[in-house]
Amino acid sequence: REVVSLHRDPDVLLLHDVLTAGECEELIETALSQGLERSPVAYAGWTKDVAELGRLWASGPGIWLGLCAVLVAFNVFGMQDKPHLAAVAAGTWTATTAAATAAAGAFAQHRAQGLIQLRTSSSVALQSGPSPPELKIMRRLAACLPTSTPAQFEALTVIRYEPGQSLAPHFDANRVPEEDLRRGGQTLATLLVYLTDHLSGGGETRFNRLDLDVSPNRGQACLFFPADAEGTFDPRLEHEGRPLLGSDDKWIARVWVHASRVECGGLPPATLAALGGGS
Ligand SMILES: O=C(O)CCC(=O)C(=O)O
Ligand SMILES: [Fe+2]
Repeated sequence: REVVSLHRDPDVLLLHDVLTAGECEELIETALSQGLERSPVAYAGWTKDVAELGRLWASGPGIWLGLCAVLVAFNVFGMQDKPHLAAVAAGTWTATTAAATAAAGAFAQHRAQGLIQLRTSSSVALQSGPSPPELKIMRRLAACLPTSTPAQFEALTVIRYEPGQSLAPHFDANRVPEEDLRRGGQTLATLLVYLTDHLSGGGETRFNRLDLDVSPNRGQACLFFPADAEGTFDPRLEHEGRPLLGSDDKWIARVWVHASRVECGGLPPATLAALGGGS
């Protein structure tokens, strides 16, 4: 069971004979029977962003604008009556805070929409199993990563690209290692198992900054390390799934390995148990 180095420093590895053609088919069938959905793109922060921008406005510019409105009412329009002036201040504060919150919301929506366009594939995280191909992948990955345990693995995600679909250049790791703690924190390793081959054009996994195109055969896998063992983000591992040009679909199965136990979205308990505890 051969491991080939495709790139040194940073390491990008090609693993031979991870799955047989039949096992690749089996995973595709399992994914189809569970049902695939438009692939998500993480942008967890958006509701928080909106609330924060609203609060920021309410405590800073909103108050100043309220005071300005009072000055204008008093000096320009000669308004003397205190309750009226208070109403002008409060009204200005409320209206501009609402407008700022709405603008922030629209911006966040826009940003989320933009992110969704980055990944046009469909996918499913396998929760049934464990099926033999799933266990085979996890065992092979565990053997490659002696310092990690399966509790740090995310569930196997099967991804389908149809003609024209792609994944824009991105990083699997977070710039800030503390992000995404429920998902086990920093992404230390990515395994991509290729379930189809002889693609009729496009569909390579491209590492732009390494000038490396990877397009393995069915049953092979690519392993790389988006952050180092200390969790430091490695910008050299930017990569993308090139647009699929031909008429065949591209199918891959992905496992992300995190710095700590994955609380949310990890391997199903039965899979962990089958792998031997998952401590
Ligand atoms: O489709 C590919 O070749 C790359 C997939 C990938 O980078 C990802 O799912 O994070
Ligand atoms: Fe990726």
